[in-house]
Amino acid sequence: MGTERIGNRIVIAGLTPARGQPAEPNHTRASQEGPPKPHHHPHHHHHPTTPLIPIPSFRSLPFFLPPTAASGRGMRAVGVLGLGALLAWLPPAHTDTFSALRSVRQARSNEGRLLRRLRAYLREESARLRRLSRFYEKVRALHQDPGASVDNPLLAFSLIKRLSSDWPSVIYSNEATENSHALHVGFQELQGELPGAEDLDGAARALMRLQDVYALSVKGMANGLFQPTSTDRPPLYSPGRRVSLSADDCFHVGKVAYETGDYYHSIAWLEEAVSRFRLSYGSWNPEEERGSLEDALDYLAFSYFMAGNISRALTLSKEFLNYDPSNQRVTRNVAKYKKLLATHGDRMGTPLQRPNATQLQNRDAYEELCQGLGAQMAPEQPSHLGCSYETNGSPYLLLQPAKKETLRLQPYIVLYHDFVSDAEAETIKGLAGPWLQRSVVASGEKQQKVEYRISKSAWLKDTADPVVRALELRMAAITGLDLRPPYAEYLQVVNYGLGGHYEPHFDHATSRKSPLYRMKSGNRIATVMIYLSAVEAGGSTAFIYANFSVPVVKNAALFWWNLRRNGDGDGDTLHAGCPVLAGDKWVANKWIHEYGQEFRRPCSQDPQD
Ligand SMILES: O=C(O)CCC(=O)C(=O)O
Ligand SMILES: [Fe+2]
Repeated sequence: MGTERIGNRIVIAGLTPARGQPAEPNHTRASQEGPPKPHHHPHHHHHPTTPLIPIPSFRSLPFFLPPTAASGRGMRAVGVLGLGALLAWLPPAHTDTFSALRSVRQARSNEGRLLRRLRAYLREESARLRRLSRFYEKVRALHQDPGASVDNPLLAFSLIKRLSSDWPSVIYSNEATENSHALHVGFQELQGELPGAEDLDGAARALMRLQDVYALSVKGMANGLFQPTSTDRPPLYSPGRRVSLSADDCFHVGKVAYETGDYYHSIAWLEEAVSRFRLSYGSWNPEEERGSLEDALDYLAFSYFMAGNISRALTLSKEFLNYDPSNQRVTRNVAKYKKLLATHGDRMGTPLQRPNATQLQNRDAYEELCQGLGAQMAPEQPSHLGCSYETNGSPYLLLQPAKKETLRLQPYIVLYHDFVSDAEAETIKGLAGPWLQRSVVASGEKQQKVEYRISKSAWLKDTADPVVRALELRMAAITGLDLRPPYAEYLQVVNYGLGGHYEPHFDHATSRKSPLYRMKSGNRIATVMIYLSAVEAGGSTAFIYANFSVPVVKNAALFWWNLRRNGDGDGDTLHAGCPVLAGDKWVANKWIHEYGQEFRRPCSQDPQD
């Protein structure tokens, strides 16, 4: 997708701005008129819910052991491996801002730098204007003073000097250009690190994801509230300071949906944009200027047309014409809509279905678990579940036994409270921070970015820092398993982004072809996942088939077996990281492999085990 900046307006190549040369509403090439056409996925015009690419019924497992696994020793390899390796070892550039809150924080501090540059510019420009004003006042005073006659040779001299020398230097001063040049240069220095168009799209999709998974009302969100649509439920999150979205913010979210043919979301957000633009119409507001009421009406009318609601498309197009009566295209659309209504009537009978962009199965169950509607950690606690202190026969745990809470027996899932200290969690986050890169998943032989996993991650070797080593020993002690390479993967540290999530997936490979087997130590027998942070709302770990969710418990470690004793994958472990509604969620994953555990977790032929 090519993008181009024209003035301060971003133009996306291929998308015709609403009042440019739009597409026609009846899918025929007969006319040049019609509202703007989504430039991607032309299939959506006909089959908005038909997937373009077949997606497996479960999510791929997180990919492991990338060539750039971060380690304190990493830099040493540079001399041997050359420039390619040097580049590979450099911390990644700041792309995919929306996919990790750490990057969002960096974006905020970059905006702080921009603010300081703008302040310097304003200071210089104000000083320049003050000097100009002084010159103006001085000359004006001379012109208004009846006593200041050019009969006086001194005044005559200064007049001649002013006109031949002072005025030209005032008029031809480069100062303004220099000041704005400095501002441009300051911006360009930062530009590589600033979020781009993909980030804006990712951020818009994040808001729609939160809207969907937490069943939030769009009007509420635009008003700064996180209110479920069923108003009998309390808000899921109450921010310390309530900020609302502008009409243009809502317009942008709506346009992102519109461009992918997602009229379910475009209608909700453009409706909000239109009602906000209507309120502010006429009152001058530089920010609202960019997406005008007309633009929003245009997009909204066409979204309704695409959704089969012709009468609403007609009403909105007529409203558009109140503001821009000479618009030929919309005039023709109105005629077409009238004709369609007269011949076919309105198709609005079928309510618009929410699209399932990632082809997520069990979506309702998943979303209910994320909303905390399902069971949260063992509801009617059976007596065999509960809390205990564990030493596991390990000298490591004798002095400080693990605080184990058994959450489920089948599948076996336990939570170790206070598994790490605050200081250890900070160290791990600090070590991984500079190495974070957009998380990928294994897809056949390749690894790829996917919409169903939004986070950044980095891999830490135990040699990176004594704290990593200490955690590995502690994990080995509580699990009783062998974590020495290659029996376990490096520690994967994950930071979720705006609406960051990981939709239901298995950690173990479900195909023998999985790249996971490249380690030659079998499948992932177990997972230890440490919560390195708290969150303000959302972000629970949901076990879909086991029908319960674990809220983020800072410093706790969650353990479960992915494989049955006979080596088969345990289908009941299907799990997900729910979208983070508010906060900065960090986890660390340790994936333990089958080999090396033969005597620690004996296998079994019994299919029931
Ligand atoms: O973040 C979570 O709660 C789950 C993460 C997860 O399942 C994974 O990274 O494999
Ligand atoms: Fe997982």
